[in-house]
Amino acid sequence: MSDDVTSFDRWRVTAGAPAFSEWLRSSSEPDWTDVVTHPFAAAITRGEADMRHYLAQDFQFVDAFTALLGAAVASADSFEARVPIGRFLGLTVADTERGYFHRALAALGVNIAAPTPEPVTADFRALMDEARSSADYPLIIAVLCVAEWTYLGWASRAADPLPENFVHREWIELHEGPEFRAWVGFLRGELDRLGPGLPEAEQRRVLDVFRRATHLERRFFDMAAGASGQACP
Ligand SMILES: Cc1ncc(C[n+]2csc(CCO)c2C)c(N)n1
Repeated sequence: MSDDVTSFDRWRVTAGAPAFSEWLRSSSEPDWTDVVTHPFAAAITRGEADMRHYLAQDFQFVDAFTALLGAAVASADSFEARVPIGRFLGLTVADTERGYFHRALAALGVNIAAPTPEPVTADFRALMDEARSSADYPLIIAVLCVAEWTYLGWASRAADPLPENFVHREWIELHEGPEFRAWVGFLRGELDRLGPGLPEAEQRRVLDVFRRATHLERRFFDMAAGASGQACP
């Protein structure tokens, strides 16, 4: 992590209601705002985005993401923490989301077999694999939290009525609504529960992973929008 970022201990005395997850998020600007306001995400909310390349690449993202959820179940520090993660893995990702991918890719005429990963897809998978093999619960939760919280961010901006095409509409609905909000609240709560007690070097590792994941989210939407996916200022 670069030195231009304030440490959590210095930041918290300036904040009204200091929350570790808010320190992570605000230290990940401007990428964070670029993700939740990304033109490709906005085009999804209007029902105008070409979803073929994006969803084919995202299906590969979701595979590594599911493995990371399994690592979170294995590395959590209590039974009570394992339960919501295991439930989300089983009920949402392995069921609702998998069903959506199969129907959407079929409707779009996209082969479900894995296409060549774009550089950003490979980089994102590498970050998730790095977090998974660390078996370090706060690091794992940091990557999961970025993936879920940024998606809640852009999907909450969708205005009624949602697009008619199910490919856009259901993709928005998957990342919005009370259950998804509660899931993001749980992930943030885990970072808020564990982050403040970590040694500063560990806090910086968590922030480093959080910022890298946020940057990858931005590159992922850039790739989907037709940019190189390699741009990394
Ligand atoms: C690049 C990328 N980043 C985040 C997500 C969000 N996401 C991944 S799995 C999952 C759980 C079920 O909805 C959610 C929200 C995504 N799909 N693609």
